Amino acid sequence: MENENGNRHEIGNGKVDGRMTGNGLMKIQTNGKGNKKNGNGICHDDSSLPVRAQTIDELHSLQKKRSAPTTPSKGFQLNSTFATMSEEDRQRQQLQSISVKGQQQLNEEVSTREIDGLTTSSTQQQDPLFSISASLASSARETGPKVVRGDPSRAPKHVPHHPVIPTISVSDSSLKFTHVFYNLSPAELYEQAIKHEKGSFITSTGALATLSGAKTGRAPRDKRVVRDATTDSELWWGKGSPNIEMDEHTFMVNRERAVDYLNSLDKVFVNDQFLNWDPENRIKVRIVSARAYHSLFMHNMCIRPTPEELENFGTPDFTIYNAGQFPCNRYTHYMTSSTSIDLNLARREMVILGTQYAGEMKKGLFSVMHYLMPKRQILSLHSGCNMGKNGDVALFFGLSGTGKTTLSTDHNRYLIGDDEHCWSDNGVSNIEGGCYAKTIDLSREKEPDIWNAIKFGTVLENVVFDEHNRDVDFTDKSVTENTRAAYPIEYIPNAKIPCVGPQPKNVILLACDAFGVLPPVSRLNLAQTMYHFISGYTALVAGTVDGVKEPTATFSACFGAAFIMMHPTKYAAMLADKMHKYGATGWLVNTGWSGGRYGVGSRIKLQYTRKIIDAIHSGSLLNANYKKTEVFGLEIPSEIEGVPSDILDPINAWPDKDAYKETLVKLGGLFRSNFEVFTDYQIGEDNKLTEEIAAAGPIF
Ligand SMILES: Nc1ncnc2c1ncn2[C@@H]1O[C@H](COP(=O)(O)OP(=O)(O)OP(=O)(O)O)[C@@H](O)[C@H]1O
Ligand SMILES: O=C([O-])CC(=O)C(=O)O
Ligand SMILES: [Ca+2]
Ligand SMILES: [Mn+2]
Repeated sequence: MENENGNRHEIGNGKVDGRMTGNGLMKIQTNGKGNKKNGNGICHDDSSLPVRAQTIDELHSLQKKRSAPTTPSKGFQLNSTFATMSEEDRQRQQLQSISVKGQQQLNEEVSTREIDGLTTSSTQQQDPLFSISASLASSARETGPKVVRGDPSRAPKHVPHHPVIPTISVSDSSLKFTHVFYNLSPAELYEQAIKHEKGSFITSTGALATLSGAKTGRAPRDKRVVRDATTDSELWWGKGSPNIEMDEHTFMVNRERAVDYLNSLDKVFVNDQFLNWDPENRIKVRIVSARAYHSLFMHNMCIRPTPEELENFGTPDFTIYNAGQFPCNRYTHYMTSSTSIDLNLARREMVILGTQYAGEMKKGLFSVMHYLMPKRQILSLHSGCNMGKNGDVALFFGLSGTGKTTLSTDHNRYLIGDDEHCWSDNGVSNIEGGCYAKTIDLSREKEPDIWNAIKFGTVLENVVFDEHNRDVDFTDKSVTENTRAAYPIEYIPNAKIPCVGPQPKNVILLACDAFGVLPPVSRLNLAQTMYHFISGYTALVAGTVDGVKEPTATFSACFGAAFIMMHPTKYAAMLADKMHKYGATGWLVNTGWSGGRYGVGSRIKLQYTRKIIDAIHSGSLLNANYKKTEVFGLEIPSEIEGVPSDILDPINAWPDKDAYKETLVKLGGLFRSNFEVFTDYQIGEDNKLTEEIAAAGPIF
């Protein structure tokens, strides 16, 4: 049965169904039941959407749509259609169509770098395999499995360099070899994915299309953080916090489960990479995973080491064990579904069980940065960032789908990064080495740079393509609405590499307001900027089926409550301090509705939002004529070049003025009740700023 989170709970011989099951087990409750909304109409950030299929075969059949009837059907003429044929049958037939000789050649060509003479040339410390073996060690055994580099389909020619010393106390599993694919190239990862991972295909522009399985978004309710003596006092716990606690022992139980699963495989993928382009604050990460899809995703999203950097990589600062195909054991303490994403800051490790959505790795590491960086007086931010020709830097904050990637990718400016940044006294630095763009309804005309980045090397998640010519249909939501492209940042022509920049001049807060009452742009004073930063508002439309749905307000502190580790006011105080120190201007930009709420009005044209952003960058908007709006007290300009003036004040765009006022007050109420929990906290050195921030909210 699906619970409200869309998670499936499977146990032993049956499925958990209703209150009691055949074998007398209680239905598992996920924490925060009735997740979507709580009575006050506020829902909390959760990008996880239910997958639109009942079975794995159905999911796979969604991915490909049949060619137009005119397309000649090449290959096998079958009574069953391509889409309804099981993937296994299809592959069997494909294999039969390749001659035996051709198949042998294919096997020969698979490029794996088998290690020759590694034992003689490296000391154990420098040998990444030695270090990987230690990483994969069970908590009960001193050493890990016997790891060998290379493809298990090719038998090792040499005696393994870690000689097997048989003892009767070891189990079979520790006598087994695990082959390690260490920092493979995209081409090698393509081959692995296509050969071994169902649902992997090359699209007509050369991207690798993959399926992330049952989960097509993050599962924030399944995230756990180890609460020990240190984290107990350092982190934010309790109501509203994304840190749901677990104890050290339970973490080790899950770690063992993940490590045993990975060791049971013939091969694992290991990526050694970096986070943060600021050389003084670079973090070394290792990702151990079971899928080429995951390895290529992280290859694109993290910073790629040079061969020299890899040679001297040493011990990672943080390790992820991604055993996402394997569920957690729901009899384990703290588990509320078959998915668990577990963070242990003391051990510097993360374990993933029961979800293959690759964004968990990206955002899991982001959480780690939200812990490590503030300790160094560096502010970590869920924001995009770009820089003009004159060196003016802008940050773009916003929740998922509000436009960080779309608006920071600007043909006239240098892209520093699209999603995760650090702000220090040296300026800004991107945490990542790639971008993760939403691709639903992507168009070449509106977003040419993202469109062109979808080429060889790019991972395309959960998109639907033509079964024959492999053209992607970006409008197709059959698998999910959260279709994504992950590509290295250098695929954007004007990426700024290294991805660092000077102190920001503009701080742009993005909200996709499906209520349609926030102005397309307003200039904020520092207190208002802090108020909206702490509120972290957006309103998306839940569900796309069955006609018009109510917009749902989402408040996510710091525009990323799912990733922060300490209390939001810590980050807010740092932001206020930095904006004040470097004289940055705050702006609120509504990338959502105008002229009425969702269903009545329409989404503000991207073309207009771009003009608004241009006017912010150029400085011209700073000198416009402003007036103050009712309720939110926002300063709005009377005109902007290239934007129809009648949309700038939202009341003018609404035909029904009473409906506008009613909706405005309703939204104001939602802001007010959300902010209540923050009014008791002091932000900054004295109470002055705290009072100003509290007063910067809606008044009605
Ligand atoms: N006026 C507009 N401004 C910005 N984006 C718009 C606008 N109208 C439509 N869009 C669409 O909204 C989406 C914005 O998504 P985007 O990928 O930029 O989100 P994001 O903020 O980067 O989220 P995430 O953190 O999940 O990556 C894009 O698909 C874009 O085409
Ligand atoms: O993390 C993800 O899955 C996508 C993303 O960028 C976000 O939700 O902010
Ligand atoms: Ca993005
Ligand atoms: Mn994001």
